[in-house]
Amino acid sequence: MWDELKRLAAARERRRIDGLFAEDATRAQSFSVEQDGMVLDYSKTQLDAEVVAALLKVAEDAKVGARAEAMFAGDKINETEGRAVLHTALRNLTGTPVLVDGDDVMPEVLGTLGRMEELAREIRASDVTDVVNIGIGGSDLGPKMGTIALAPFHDGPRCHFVSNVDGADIADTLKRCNPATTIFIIASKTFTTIETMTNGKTAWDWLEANGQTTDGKFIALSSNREKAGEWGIPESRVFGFEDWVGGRYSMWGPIGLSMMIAVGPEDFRAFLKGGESMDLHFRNTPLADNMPVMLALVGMWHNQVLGHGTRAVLPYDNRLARLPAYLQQLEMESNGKGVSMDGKDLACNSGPVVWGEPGTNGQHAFYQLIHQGTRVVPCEFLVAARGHEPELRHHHELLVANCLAQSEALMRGRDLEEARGKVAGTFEGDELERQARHRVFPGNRPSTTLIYPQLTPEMLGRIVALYEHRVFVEGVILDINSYDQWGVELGKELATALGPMVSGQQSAENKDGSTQALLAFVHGNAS
Ligand SMILES: O=P(O)(O)OC[C@H]1O[C@](O)(CO)[C@@H](O)[C@@H]1O
Repeated sequence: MWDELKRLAAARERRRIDGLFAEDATRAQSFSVEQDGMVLDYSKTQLDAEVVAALLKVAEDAKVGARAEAMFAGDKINETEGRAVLHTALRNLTGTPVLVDGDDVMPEVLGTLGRMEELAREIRASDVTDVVNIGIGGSDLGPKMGTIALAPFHDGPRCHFVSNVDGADIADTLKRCNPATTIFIIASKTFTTIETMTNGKTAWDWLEANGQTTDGKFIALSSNREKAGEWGIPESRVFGFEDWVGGRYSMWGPIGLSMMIAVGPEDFRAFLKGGESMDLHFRNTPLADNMPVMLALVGMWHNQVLGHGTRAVLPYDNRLARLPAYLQQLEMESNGKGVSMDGKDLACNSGPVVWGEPGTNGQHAFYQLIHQGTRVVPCEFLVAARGHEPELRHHHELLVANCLAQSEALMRGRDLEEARGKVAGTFEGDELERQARHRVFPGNRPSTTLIYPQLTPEMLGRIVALYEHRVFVEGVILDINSYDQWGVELGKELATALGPMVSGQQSAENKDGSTQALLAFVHGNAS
């Protein structure tokens, strides 16, 4: 299926994207999709009608629509783990029945949401000053990213997020908390993750060491109610979810509790509503006008067809600072797979390396490479039409100007003639030529821009769900399982085995020479 697309790509190799605008000034209208006031503009890419048609055919042949319906219907599309994939049920606010093995899961989902809201209200009305969410991966990145994103709506207690097993993380956090007015949320789907269990125990010991009771100070968010109970958290403080919610898709349910406590149940519901509206768009919109589908197809054109192996996510929205990190797990843990559903080697690239930083900070760090480096990095800009600080409107105008300038600069570049003009008064002869060469920008570098009115809870829900469905579409086309993560297991197993060798209780004689040398260094410098 990629052959035809590669043929189309080869035929366009020398074509300039800015030339496409010269041919058709209304290109931005034809090569963009809208969802309820949010627009994805993909006109600053090499896509044209023929390429779009070929990409849509790939999506049709992969039966993206039917596969999406299978997901929403609770089919066990996570085949390697025999599980349904139903994070969408967590934001199904209408309560339309969703069946798993013949049982409607919605009463339980909405019941848990109601319990979370009750507890969040209670905590927000209490003297609790600090809430510490202890979790890692999907049990950290989502609520942390969302809480930062919704800072203008944050009117509850302070929220902290501890994830790393490095003692520095919890030590630095606890220094900022008052033991008498701090509560802890232990967020772990499995309730076995070593980092989270270790940090949880340290928090427990910290309360005791500071003369506090641990009663009522811990809340568990987990699929493993039994383990949470064994750990010492009473049932009334455990918020469960089922195995059909993947860790990296879980911020919509109990794992989002810290964010709900921060912004309040009403704004959390608005976030869910935003996700639900993107679900409806995804299910009911033809492929060509479907935002997650087009976002996925543009990405696949750049990665699987053109071979650009990375993608920069560049939010010109400082409160989305953690979005790239969140997307790294969502996209790379989901679609970083080497075999297809039937266990055969993938015949093309898996999902790309996703990275990024908020603009304008990134401009003063790595944009040099994006503009003049030898690798093409497709860029994904995000920007809001307005900020939350009307009195600082001039800041926002500068922010928007920078965002638009970057995508324009990437597209047009600067040719040698123009570069010569820049240095003409300062240099001459060979030196002028040499200096000018350094100021040439190849341009013709693709980018997309997601533009929306303002970053509200509802908008955040739409953006997160957009990316989730994009991952789904890409996974379907690649025919991989986007919902397992076997690739994280080997390292965990080896770390467990290495533990006693690091502490010196076990010999490392069976380890490779490098590992032995590194262990010897640790032993020689441990105290
Ligand atoms: O929520 P848990 O079970 O502690 O897992 C944390 C994270 O660990 C992973 O399993 C990867 O190791 C992620 O998929 C998950 O989000």
